[in-house]
Amino acid sequence: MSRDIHLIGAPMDYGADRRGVDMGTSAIRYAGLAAALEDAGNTCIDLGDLPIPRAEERDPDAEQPSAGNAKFLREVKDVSTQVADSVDATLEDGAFPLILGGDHSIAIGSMAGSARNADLGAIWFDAHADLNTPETSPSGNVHGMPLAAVLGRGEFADYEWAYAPRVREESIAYVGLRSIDDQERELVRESEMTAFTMSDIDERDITAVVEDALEVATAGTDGIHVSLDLDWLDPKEAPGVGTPVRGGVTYREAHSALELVSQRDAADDILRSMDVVEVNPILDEQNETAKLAAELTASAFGKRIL
Ligand SMILES: NC(=[NH2+])NCCC[C@H](N)C(=O)O
Ligand SMILES: [Mn+2]
Ligand SMILES: [Mn+2]
Repeated sequence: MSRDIHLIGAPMDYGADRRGVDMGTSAIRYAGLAAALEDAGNTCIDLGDLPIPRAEERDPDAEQPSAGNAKFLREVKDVSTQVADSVDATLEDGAFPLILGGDHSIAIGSMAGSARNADLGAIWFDAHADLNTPETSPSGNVHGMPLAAVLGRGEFADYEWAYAPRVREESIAYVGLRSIDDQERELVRESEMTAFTMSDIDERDITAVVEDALEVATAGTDGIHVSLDLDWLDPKEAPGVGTPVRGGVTYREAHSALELVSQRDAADDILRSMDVVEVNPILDEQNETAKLAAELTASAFGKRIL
C-alpha cells in the first residue's frame, strides 16, 4: 500500500527520567527516514517539529490538571493536544500521520487524534505495558501511562485531551512485553487487552504472534495505530533507549513483525497512524538505534529485501 505520509515531530522528553529523548526526532530524520519511505514507494512530507513548552517558563497561576504523582502533566497536556490536532488534520487531508518521538507519552496525542473520527485498534510493540495510572506509577513518568490515558483510566477519565473513547481495550494487543510493574501486572491481567509477552514469542514465533495481534486490533475497528517503542528490541540491537530491558526481540524478528503489518495493510488497508518513540541519541552508539527506527518504519511501509 503506497501512502502519502506526513511526518510529525514531537520532540518531547517530559514523560521520561532520562533527558535527551527529545533529540530522537532529529536522529531518526538524520538516519534517512524520509528517503527510505520514498524508496519503498511512498511519498513523504515532513511537517517539522511541534513546539514543546519550556517547563521553566510556566505561568505559576495557570490552571493545570491535578496530577497524582504524574510529572509534567501540564506539558504533556499541551503536547498531546498539539499532536492530536496535527494527526487529525493530516487524516482530514487524506494523508498518513507518522509521529516521531520523543518519549512514549506522545502516543496519547497520536491515538487521541487518530481515534477522533474512527474506532481505533492498536498494536503496542514494547517491553513495557505503559498502563500505569498516576496512582499506580512507581516513577511518576507519563511515558509509562499512555495506554491508561487513552483508555480513560483513573484520573485520566476526567481529561478530554487524553481519554479517547473510540479506543476499546479489546482492540489493543501488546507484543513483546517483559517488564511490568507489580500493580501494573494486575491491571494488564484484569484488562480486556491481549498481551503477547516475550515468552509467547519464544514459544510460537514472531509470525504467529503478530498475526494474532493483527486480528485483535483489526476486528471491529476502522483501522489500527501501531506504536513502536524502540526498547521493544533487545538492548544489544537498540542501545539508545532510556529504559532498556534485556531479552527483547532480535533485529530479524522486528523486521519480520513490521513486514507482516505492511503485508496485511497492502491487502486490507488497515493502517491509520503510527508512532516511533523512545530513541535517545545521548544513550545511543553512532546513531544505530535511530537507524534501526528508520529501517523498521520503512519495513512497515512496504520496504522489502527483494
Ligand atoms: N515507554 C516507556 N519506555 N515506558 C517505561 C515505563 C517504565 C515503568 N513501567 C514506569 O511506569 O515508569
Ligand atoms: Mn513504551
Ligand atoms: Mn518501553
